[in-house]
Amino acid sequence: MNNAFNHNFFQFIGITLIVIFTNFGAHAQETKKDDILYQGLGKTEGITKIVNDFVPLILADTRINSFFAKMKKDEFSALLVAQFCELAGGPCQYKGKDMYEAHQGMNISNAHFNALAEDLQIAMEMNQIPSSIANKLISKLAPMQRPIVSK
Ligand code: HEM
Repeated sequence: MNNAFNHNFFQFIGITLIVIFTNFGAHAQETKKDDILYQGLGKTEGITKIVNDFVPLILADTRINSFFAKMKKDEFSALLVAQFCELAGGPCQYKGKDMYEAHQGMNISNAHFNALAEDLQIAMEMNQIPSSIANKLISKLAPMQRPIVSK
């Protein structure tokens, strides 16, 4: 009786520990996996360089630059850095407007959206970001197309 109790008890503890450690493992892996994009972009420093190339590309792009006539370059750049850093799994917090609110009433089309995404891709190429990493950031931005595009 006592032996049976001990056996069951230790079996229970054993299984509980396996469950706990398996979860820890999965979680650690998840965190590491998410962080790969942040690392691949060169952390906050690398993301800042990309944004510093991206914004002038937007301003030179006649397909979309009219939207940005009144833009405050430094504030916009800082918001983009925080947003990309957070999306990439980095230790940042984006505190700007949500994407619907930020672009409401601007009449942005899919063509405009694709033009901006193309400029970001060029900025990443300029910073020697491997295409596998670049594509991951672009795919994180893809769900924003719906709240941003209104035309
Ligand atoms: C994935 C695509 C995009 C992302 C991640 C993005 C991100 C942002 C962010 C973070 C802001 C700042 C929000 C705030 O002020 O709190 C912003 C503002 C803005 N976005 Fe976008 N945007 C995208 C697409 C576009 C497109 C396609 C256009 C137009 C062609 C556009 C035009 C603007 C303009 C004009 C502002 C206001 C800038 C200012 O006055 O400071 N955005 N966007």
